[in-house]
Amino acid sequence: MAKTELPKDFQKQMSELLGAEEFEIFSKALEKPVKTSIRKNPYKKSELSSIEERIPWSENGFILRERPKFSQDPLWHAGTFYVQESSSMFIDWVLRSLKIPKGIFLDMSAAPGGKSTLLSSYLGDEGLLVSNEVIQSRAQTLKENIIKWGLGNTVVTNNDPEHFDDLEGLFDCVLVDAPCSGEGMFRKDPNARNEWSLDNVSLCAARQSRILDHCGALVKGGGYLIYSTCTFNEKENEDMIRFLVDEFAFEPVRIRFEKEWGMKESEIETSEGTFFGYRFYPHRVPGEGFFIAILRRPQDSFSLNPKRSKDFKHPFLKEIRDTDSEKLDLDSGFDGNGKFYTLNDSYFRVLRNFIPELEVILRSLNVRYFGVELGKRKGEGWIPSPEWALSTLPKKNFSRLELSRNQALDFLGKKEMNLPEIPLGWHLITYLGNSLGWIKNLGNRINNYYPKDWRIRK
Ligand SMILES: C[S@@+](CC[C@H](N)C(=O)[O-])C[C@H]1O[C@@H](n2cnc3c(N)ncnc32)[C@H](O)[C@@H]1O
Repeated sequence: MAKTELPKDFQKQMSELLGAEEFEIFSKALEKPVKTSIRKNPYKKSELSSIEERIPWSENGFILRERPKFSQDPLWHAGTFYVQESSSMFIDWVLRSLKIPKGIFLDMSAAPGGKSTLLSSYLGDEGLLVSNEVIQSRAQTLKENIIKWGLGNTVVTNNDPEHFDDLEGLFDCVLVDAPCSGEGMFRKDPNARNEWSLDNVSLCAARQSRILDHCGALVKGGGYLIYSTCTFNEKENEDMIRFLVDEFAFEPVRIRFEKEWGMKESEIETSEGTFFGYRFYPHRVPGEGFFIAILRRPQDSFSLNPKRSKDFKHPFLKEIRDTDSEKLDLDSGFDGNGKFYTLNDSYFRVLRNFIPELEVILRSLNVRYFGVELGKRKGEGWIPSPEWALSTLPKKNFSRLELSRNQALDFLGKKEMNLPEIPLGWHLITYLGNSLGWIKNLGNRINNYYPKDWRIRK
């Protein structure tokens, strides 16, 4: 799509913010091509060619020389990397440089899942992430991306921020990557320019303050709130930090970073002193526009420490008793740290580190997915689910079938596959060592269990 001119009011706003001279450099940068960047899944095996440079603030982020056709790359479908704009990966640096304790995290506005997959990688086996999206169709995409990322430490929910009010004080870290006017996307998405207006900026700011109003108290004593947008105006950025500081007790957090990385620190004067934000401009960083600020809840703020109730009661989910869970876990080749629940006879496994918190979440929110769905039981064995294939959990007792790239694409497209003679039964399909899904040889035919909704279409 041809780019339209920058809206006049936007030009005025930006030249006031940057000064006339820097505004010229900024607007020239908006005409340059967008760089494609990806972030690797540290728990899977990705093989990347065409890397131009490492993104200095991200452990697993890389800028590519060109934009490949990701939909034709089985490694993308296997969740070995996520295509993510490089400025947003600064969250990786924030988490690591502040050493934010790995506990219970919330990503309030999570779809399609870029930042949730980053948080999930950071937490690994040591934390639990609630990844929430209010819009139902977007929550579905989020669920798919979380399943493909495959770490089993995430609960996907579909709730309005106000539904979280019973969970005040539960979270060690809350990320609000707010819906915004998208000024930072003017280069990447030509449509964003047409949709922009000063009225829309005000609407977005009103929506952001409503979201934040439900988020401030969700952070436990000593925990962190991370606020981010992909827009430049102060109404949706610095003013939202002032709003938070007026409404809730927070302390400022300053991030150290290398000067040559290019982001600009913004000092935010509030009723409680100076807070800090970080601004990313496309003429200063190898990425798109972004704003981020970090605040800390005072140590003595309320913290919710749920206790385990004797019986877990839920309208749809059933708990598998601890002793049975442990046996099932070890028999299936896992590490014995799993706890199981069933939904419509399908088994879900979660790590047992945060069971009381998880059960409060399962009871309070509209949960769309959690842990890893393993499938149904058949005698002592499994009818395995596609979710298990894509997870990083072991798949003991299943034969593996490594495919070539073209065969893997046929599998992902649910096409007729040309396969060697294979024994009867289930086979795990892999590509470059990464699991993609299941096939079953019935003797007279081979069934492909890759989900219909996910299949590659030409
Ligand atoms: C900037 S996007 C999130 C991008 C995502 N964090 C990522 O990195 O992939 C903002 C999200 O907020 C959601 N949203 C819209 N209205 C909302 C509301 N009232 N409360 C919470 N989230 C909302 C949008 O549907 C959208 O998915």
